[in-house]
Parts: sequence; C-alpha cells; structure tokens
Amino acid sequence: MADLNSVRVIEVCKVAPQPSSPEDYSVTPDALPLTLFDLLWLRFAPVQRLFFYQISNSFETTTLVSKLKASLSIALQHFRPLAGNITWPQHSPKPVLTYVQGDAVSLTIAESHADFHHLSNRSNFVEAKEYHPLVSQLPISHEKAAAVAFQVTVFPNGNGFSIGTSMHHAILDGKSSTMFVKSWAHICRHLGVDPSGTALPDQLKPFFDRRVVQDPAGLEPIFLNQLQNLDGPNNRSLMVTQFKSPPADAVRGIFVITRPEIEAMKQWASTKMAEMIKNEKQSDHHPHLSTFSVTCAYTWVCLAKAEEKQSDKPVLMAFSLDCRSRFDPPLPANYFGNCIAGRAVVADRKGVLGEDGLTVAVNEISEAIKSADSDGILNGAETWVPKLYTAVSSEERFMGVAGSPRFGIYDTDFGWGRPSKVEVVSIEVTGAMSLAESRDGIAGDVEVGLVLEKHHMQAFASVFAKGLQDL
Ligand SMILES: CC(C)(COP(=O)(O)OP(=O)(O)OC[C@H]1O[C@@H](n2cnc3c(N)ncnc32)[C@H](O)[C@@H]1OP(=O)(O)O)[C@@H](O)C(=O)NCCC(=O)NCCSC(=O)CC(=O)O
Repeated sequence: MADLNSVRVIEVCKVAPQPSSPEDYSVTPDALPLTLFDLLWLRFAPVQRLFFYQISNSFETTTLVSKLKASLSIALQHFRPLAGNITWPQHSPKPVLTYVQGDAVSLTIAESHADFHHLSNRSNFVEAKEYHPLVSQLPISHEKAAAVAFQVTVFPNGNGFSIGTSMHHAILDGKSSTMFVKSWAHICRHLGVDPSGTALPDQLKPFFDRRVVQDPAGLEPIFLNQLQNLDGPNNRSLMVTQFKSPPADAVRGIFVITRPEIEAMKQWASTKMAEMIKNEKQSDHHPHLSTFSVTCAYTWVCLAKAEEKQSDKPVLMAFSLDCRSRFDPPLPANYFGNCIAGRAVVADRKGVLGEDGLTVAVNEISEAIKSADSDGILNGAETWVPKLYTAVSSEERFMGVAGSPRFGIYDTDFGWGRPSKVEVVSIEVTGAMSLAESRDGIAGDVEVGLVLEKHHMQAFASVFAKGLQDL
C-alpha cells in the first residue's frame, strides 16, 4: 500500500533573480554585511513557515508551479541578495551575504497524497512530523549558508497546495520575511493579469541601507568575538548550533483568543493590579496591558499548569521587540534585515501557578516591554549571544515567541485566496509559541501556535479552554 504521508519530489529547481535594469542595480545591492542585529541570529535555527492554500476549482499543477516560479524570480529581482549566500572568509571581519551572478534560490516542487484537509485544518492537532516533508531544509554548511529556500507541495486529491519557507534568521526577522513572502504573493497574484503588478507597492519595497543602524556601544565586535568562540576558539562556522530535539510524539495545535476574551483579560488584570497596588503588593500604576502582553501571559500560565513540572525553579520566557520605530530617529518601516531586540522574563513558578497567575505573568511581561523605553533597547545586549545559545540548547523550559499578530500573515494571497492555515514549523525546535492575527479576519482575534508532547497538549487545551470560560 502506498504511504499516504509520503511526498514525491518532482523537481528541485534553482530560481534566479530576473535580470534587472541598470537603475534597479543601483537600488538593490549585491552584498549585505551583517549588522549587530543580524549577527545575534547567525547560528540560530532557520525560521520555517508553512502556508496552506485550498483551491476551490480544479487546477493544473503545471500552471500553478510555473506561475509561482516566474513570480519568485521577479520578486528576487527586488530582493537580489536573498539569492546569495552568507560567508565569513578569513579576511572579512564579519559575515556577509553576497549575491554573485549565477546564484539562485532552491525551490522544491513536490506532490503529496496525504490528507490535505487534516493538515490544513486549524481545529485539529497535527503530529509535528507530518509537516517535515513539506518544508525543505535550508542549505547550510560550516562555510556557506543560503538565505532562503522554498518548497511547493501540491495535493491533487485535496485541491490544495502548500508553500514551505525556510529563512535564515541572520538575514530576515519576522517583519522582513513577511515582507518578502507578501511581495512574492503580490507579484504572483498580478502576473498575467495586470502588467504593472510586478512593481511593488511602497510598503513592500525593501530598504537595504545598513548605514541607518548605529552601534554607539560597540556591540558588533563583542558579538563577533562571542560567535567565534561559541564552540571552540576562532571558529567562523555558520552551522546551526545544537537545539533540543522535539519529542517523538510532539503534536501541533492552534488556539484562538478572541477580541472580547482579550479585553476581559485586560480588565481582569487591571482590576487585580489595582487591588495589589492598594495592598502595596505592587507599585506600578501603569501596567502595559496590550493584546500581546495578555495573550503571552495567558499562554505562559496555561503552559506552566499543563506541563506540571515539580520544581522550585522560576519559569522563563523571552520575546523580541521590533526596534524600527523605537529608535530616534526611527528606521524606515520597510528596513530589510533584523531590527529586533530580545527581552527575557523570569517569574516565580508558584506565583504563575497561583490564583493571581495571569496578573503575575502580565506584570513581568509588562515590565520587560517598558524596560525598552526606560533602560534603552540595547541595555544588557553584551550578554545576548551567550544567553540565547545557552537557552536554546538547555533542557530548561524556555518559552519564546515567534511571529506577531501585526504581520498580517493571512493576507499572503498568491492569487488563490487567503491561506487556510499558516504555521511556524520551526517552533518545534525553538520551543516558542507562535503568534498571528486570526485567520478568519475578525479584527483583534489572535492565534497562538504550540508544539507539545501529546499529553501536555491535551492538558494545555483543557486548561486553556477552561480559563477562557471562567473569564
Ligand atoms: C514588543 C511588542 C511585542 C509589544 O507589543 P504591545 O502590543 O504589547 O505594545 P505596543 O507598544 O507595540 O502596542 C501597544 C498598543 O498600541 C497599539 N499599536 C501600536 N502599534 C501598533 C501597530 N503597528 N499595529 C496595531 N496596533 C498598534 C495597539 O493598540 C496596542 O494595544 P492592543 O494590542 O491592546 O490593541 C511589539 O511592540 C513588537 O515589537 N512587536 C513585533 C515583534 C516582532 O517583530 N516579533 C517577531 C520576531 S522575529 C520572529 O519571530 C521570526 C519570524 O516571525 O519570522
């Protein structure tokens, strides 16, 4: 019997940027030296996303694939460095992404007879391993690392297809990676329909000039030195560092928190905090109560309950702030690269598991967000490289956050409508929760994606649903 989960690779092709006019050449550089923000992620696991598209009418695989290929080539014309590779030659003080004529992006075309509806349904759990054949690996060696790689998988029995994206985190943060995929989608949607559609709207035009990134504290040489000593002295390796492997029975789940539930949580936390201030248990009169702070806090609390670790150790969380608008003067919103800063949050386990757990967690996250304004975005950054790479390899539970409900990821329409589901596949190794705005377009609803051992996922689902009911 044929293995229904198996994927047949039809073709692994190389897609080169479409040749540009001389004016475009002056706008899009061929080389991008990595900035201090990029360097932090040099040895980090690639960010993999999987977009599922249901097609209402029957479709021709060849037409679909040729449109996706042609539009990728045009999109790469605007983002030419993405077709290149990161290297760190001995003569170069720092790693650099360089495009040379002939470089191209790897695009795998595959066919699957797996159950498309099961894989693309947001209501059921999917085994983590079921997604593995749908996302290609980013070619990375000690000497050379590709910036991006893609896979298109068609499901002829399910009337649908998926696009798997693998992106190097030292080249693209969430904002940039979304900008690129939306640009590809924009061009694909307009290809053959509107001749002017291959030009990009302003918000999707990448801004590459690295001179806007300042390093007054001289962090770059510190990061470079730390990276070279991550595993052995004088090591210029570009290989992904050791991440924990996900449990064999890991499952993926998506949980939605609605706008009214978010508002109720904000209200609850606000009342509780006011009581604590009155009882002098807390001094802050202006907690940062946002969709982000309550969503992360609620997920964190539910996870701590579901995982039931018998330990006195604190619970840990970390997240990134987009710094583009936080600098003075701000960086352009379409700055392409990494412009995110990390914040770690530590909370007392008993407090998080207690009656006021949500308030405790919101308060810690709130403090961390506010510290970016009060202490400066780059405060403590000298320790980010060792802390990040120790955290990802440690057996200690560390809740990270990938994606953002601000990215509008469900607006990524290649011409066959909005995706039925988008997942951040790589959270299975980073242990992060993923955030996105709700697929159904209900303003303010948020989707939280998680990968957990099966019994923890079942426990999480029940704690999560019960907590929302009790609001
Ligand atoms: C640090 C933050 C998470 C904190 O978010 P908060 O929402 O709590 O705080 P904030 O100050 O930004 O916004 C507070 C309130 O202002 C309003 N507001 C401000 N800016 C807004 C915007 N651009 N769009 C919509 N609303 C906005 C909202 O009403 C919000 O409240 P309310 O929400 O209640 O209405 C965020 O500022 C941020 O930087 N987000 C982006 C993080 C990011 O880039 N992550 C990806 C990392 S890379 C990665 O993970 C890889 C990958 O994804 O590929």
